[in-house]
Amino acid sequence: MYKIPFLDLPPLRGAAGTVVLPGSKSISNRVLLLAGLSDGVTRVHDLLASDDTRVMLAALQELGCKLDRQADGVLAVTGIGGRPRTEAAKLFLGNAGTAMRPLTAALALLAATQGGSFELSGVPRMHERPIGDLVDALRGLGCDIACLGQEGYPPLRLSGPARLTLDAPVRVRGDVSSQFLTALLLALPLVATNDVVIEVTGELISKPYVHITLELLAHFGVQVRRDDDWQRFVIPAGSRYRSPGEVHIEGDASSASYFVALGAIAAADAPVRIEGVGSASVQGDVRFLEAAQAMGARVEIGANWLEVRRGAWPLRALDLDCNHIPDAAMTLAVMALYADGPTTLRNIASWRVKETDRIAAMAAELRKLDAEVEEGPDWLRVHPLKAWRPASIHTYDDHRVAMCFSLAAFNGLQDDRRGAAVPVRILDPQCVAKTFPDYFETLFGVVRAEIEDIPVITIDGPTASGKGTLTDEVAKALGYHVLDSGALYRVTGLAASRAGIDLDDGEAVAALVPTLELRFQDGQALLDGEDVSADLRLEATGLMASQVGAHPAVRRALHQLQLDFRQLPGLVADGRDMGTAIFPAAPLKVFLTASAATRAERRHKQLISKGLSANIEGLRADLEARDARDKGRSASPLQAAADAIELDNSAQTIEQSRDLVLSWWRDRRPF
Ligand SMILES: Nc1ncnc2c1ncn2[C@@H]1O[C@H](COP(=O)(O)OP(=O)(O)OP(=O)(O)O)[C@@H](O)[C@H]1O
Ligand SMILES: Nc1ccn([C@@H]2O[C@H](COP(=O)(O)O)[C@@H](O)[C@H]2O)c(=O)n1
Repeated sequence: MYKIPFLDLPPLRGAAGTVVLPGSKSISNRVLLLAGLSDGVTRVHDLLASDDTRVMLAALQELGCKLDRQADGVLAVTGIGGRPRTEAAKLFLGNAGTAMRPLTAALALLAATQGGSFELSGVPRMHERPIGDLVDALRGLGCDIACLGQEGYPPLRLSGPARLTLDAPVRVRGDVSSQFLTALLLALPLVATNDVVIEVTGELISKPYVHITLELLAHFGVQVRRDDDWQRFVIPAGSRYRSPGEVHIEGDASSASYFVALGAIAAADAPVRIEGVGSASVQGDVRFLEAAQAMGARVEIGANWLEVRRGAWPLRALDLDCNHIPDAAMTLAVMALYADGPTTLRNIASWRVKETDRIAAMAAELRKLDAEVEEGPDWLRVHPLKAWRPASIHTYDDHRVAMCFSLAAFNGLQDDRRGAAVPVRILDPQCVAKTFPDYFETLFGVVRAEIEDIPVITIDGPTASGKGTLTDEVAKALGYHVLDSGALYRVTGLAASRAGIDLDDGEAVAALVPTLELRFQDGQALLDGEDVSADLRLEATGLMASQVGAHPAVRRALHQLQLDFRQLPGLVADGRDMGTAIFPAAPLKVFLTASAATRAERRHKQLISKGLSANIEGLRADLEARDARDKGRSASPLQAAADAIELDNSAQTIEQSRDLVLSWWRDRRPF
């Protein structure tokens, strides 16, 4: 996950490959609650690991459920059989509507029948999301619920005992959020001593989500009867949750929508394959496929997979009632930018009470790209874009805003009608943790950019000037990859010396390079499977590197290997010739220096801190000798590129140099 303030997406040009979806959020949290309320152990396969499931798991644990992460990755949940092990708990539920609503219903009923006091709270936005209709329905049954802030909103205190009246129908509004009905359906089996009837007032929205609830209840042994127009539901007397033992969570259909869109927009040659949802899926958001197909996507569908490629291009504009796909429909708003006319999304009033006011948020952010957008209380109209502006997209702590705006980076695909390709900046990218923590990594696995669109920052300079340290810091701040080119020369020197090759024989050393079995993994350098990280850092290895690095043949042999590090979303490259020979067109080149005395001192401290003995004068002599050789060689000598910015960090902290480089980078970005 990118835990950084912003992530810049370079212009993207194509997509192909396979994506394995994370588990569905809606199914994961329903299954966890049902498993937690059942007797016995439920083994949950492919559970979504995200913020929303984490808060649900923490709440269940607090109530007495046992959670056991097993070796095969399966989570074994030992339920409480409808009897919380505690009479009082304060549960923090973040911004997870799928935890707040059903736990409110379940704990209100359990407090009423068994006594207790439970407080449920969340992040500030959760306290702005209405829950009054559910509270009213539960109070109508006799539950004791106090709204601790504003009436009708969390935080809530649920207290008991209280006398429940279950013989009259429970009435709940269905036209604001279907989660209120879902909450009652999931909770009322706990107290169904007689048939319990739920009557929905207002037309029920998001029926597919209620369908998921009914399917899962059936899986846990509760057969709810419903009438044909989804207005009346009966929970039979004596209903009891029975753990099915094993439950498999299907992939998240809403998350699939971004990759379906990706296929429709950018898979011009090979398809994007999406594993985890398909024709057997119970989630309503699989119907996003119909909308994508109407816009031009070519889709092949299997029971548990999809393959999507571009059909019509530009996409076809759409006028659609999105009531059945409220979450996935946000993706259509960004696809609309690539369409042949204005796209209108209707019946999306529920967007206003989600993680943020999604109608307002989508309109505001689309306009930043320069799109013409119209909005109403429950609709949004998006006109296609001709010339895109680079934009910094605010994400409102809303995972879906972040994910669907990543699709705006495909502006580079367009034909002549539209302007030049521009990058897109996603602010607070880690908000995707709510449902898809690895979203951007997954995206980068299946998209393609022109190599020159992938940004590179080069940091060259003499030995021990702090290049590696600065490179790591800058890369961490931007979410970029790191190329430690010195490590490649060090490995080459080490391997050659181990193989008994004369380090002055450039051709022989160069011939060794293609045979090297080298991997960089979790901070380790593995040569033929052996961790050689410690050997690489020895000063003696640095000298061998300097010796082999003087041969043009060795430099040529290592050239492509270094270019291959240029991957999405960007690269910071550290070395001697990054800015002069390897990435001569890099938009930011830094030449980092520090006085020889400072560098020797730093290296001395570095070695001592690793428990290695060192002599400061000796170190200084070594590094000056190495610098002299690096500067004096004919092939790619150590020197500042003509357009590099020189930075002497002798008197600077690491943070100061990092911030300076980041400020130079900011000046070069179009946002
Ligand atoms: N202002 C600073 N900037 C960077 N590094 C610093 C700074 N102050 C102290 N250091 C320390 O200097 C030491 C040497 O830094 P580093 O290993 O990054 O240098 P390098 O240029 O990559 O060296 P080499 O050329 O041998 O690979 C590190 O221990 C680092 O923490
Ligand atoms: N781009 C580069 C990087 C390194 N070298 C040579 O390798 C030696 C070790 O580099 P470190 O950065 O790990 O200290 C260095 O002294 C150079 O001789 C190079 O030539 N080009």
